Amino acid sequence: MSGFPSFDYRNGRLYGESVQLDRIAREFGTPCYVYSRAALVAAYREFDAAFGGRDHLVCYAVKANSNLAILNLLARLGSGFDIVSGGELQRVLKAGGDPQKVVFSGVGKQPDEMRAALAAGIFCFNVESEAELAVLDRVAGELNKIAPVSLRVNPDVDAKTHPYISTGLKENKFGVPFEEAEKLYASAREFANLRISGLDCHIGSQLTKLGPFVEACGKILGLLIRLETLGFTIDHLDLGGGLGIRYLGENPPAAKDYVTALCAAIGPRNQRILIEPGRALVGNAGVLLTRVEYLKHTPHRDFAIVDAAMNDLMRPALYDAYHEILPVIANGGDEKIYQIVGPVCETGDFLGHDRKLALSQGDLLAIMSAGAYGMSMSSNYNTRPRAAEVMVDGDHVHLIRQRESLEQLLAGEKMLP
Ligand SMILES: Cc1ncc(COP(=O)(O)O)c(C=O)c1O
Ligand SMILES: N[C@@H](CCCC[NH3+])C(=O)O
Repeated sequence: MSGFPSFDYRNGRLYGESVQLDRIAREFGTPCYVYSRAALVAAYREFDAAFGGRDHLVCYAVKANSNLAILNLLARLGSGFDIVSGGELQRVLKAGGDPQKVVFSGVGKQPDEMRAALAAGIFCFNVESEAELAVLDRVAGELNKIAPVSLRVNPDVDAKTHPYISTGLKENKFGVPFEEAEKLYASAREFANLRISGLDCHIGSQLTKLGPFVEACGKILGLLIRLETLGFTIDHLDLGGGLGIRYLGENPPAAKDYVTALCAAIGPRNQRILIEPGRALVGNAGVLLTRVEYLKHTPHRDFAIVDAAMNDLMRPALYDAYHEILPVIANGGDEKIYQIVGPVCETGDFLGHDRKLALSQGDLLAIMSAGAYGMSMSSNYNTRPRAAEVMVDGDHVHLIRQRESLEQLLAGEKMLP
């Protein structure tokens, strides 16, 4: 298991921080995302240090949590960034990220997004199809630039994760087919405005075993050797992200063991190694605070209706994902098996099923391991304003995103004249 626990259950505080979550809920209201600076820094350092003297770049996968304060914190630690849109590029630049440490992934990059990335001077485009090579070449030519490219190959490795977040199987939309990689590198070489720079793969998310990573690295290494034999110069290997965290009973490898295993599988090569962790950097650095609005007892079930919902944290509804739910302030209700549900009008709007808790109205709960793919996947469904986000830093609590107002939410919509 990773060396950075998410939460000190006994004291109602976040990892390494001294501010009570109860105080945060009173000051900023609920629902509210709370992150720990200490946990974020510890997680980044664990990945970074694990490389020892080996040339490497940790490119945080922005999609996991794109709050500017988090990006800025990571940029200050020296992190690079894995982006998947022009919007994420803007965020990284605004947060002070170094464009020379940015890789751009994604199957559907648009010409405008390519232009912005070329203008910023990013490190590499992780190209995912032959058609994308042609568009990138054209856009780069128009700007009189040479685009650095890696091909993201799909190694057809079973990541043994939820099917919605497996990306390295041949039936997935991601990457170019492994057996076509050499042919596509040869096509890439023919484009005047592209420069082959690296080789990339990413097999999926929330992987809790090393086996699939090592298998993918073996395939990538074999391909690298064949490409070098064919005369291609590959400066870096991007091995993607995907290291899982503990939500329930999982026992994922520590960042250090994961990095050590990747490096061992690649062996002593000259290429710089890139990784793109998202969840493992921020997942256990954040919780979602929510208050019990109502308890509702029916002959069949006991419901705790809380003020957070699937629009705030959609992982349970989307993947049937488990997040631990712990009382922060409990006022001593009877213990029951509760369905923890939100106010949204969907039966799928649940945050946890069958949780044994002693609850009463007004209790404060923390939904654990919510730092990754929580706020970044939130929506305004049911016209619910997005939650606030705060970062705890020792004795201080910084509001890093205000709770959205209804005015902000409705701005931009227009009625017909
Ligand atoms: C290309 C790419 N890189 C990195 C990541 C980050 O994954 P994770 O948050 O599982 O580390 C993802 C998401 O799966 C991704 O699609
Ligand atoms: N959104 C997913 C992870 C997707 C990874 C992105 N490729 C989750 O919450 O688990």
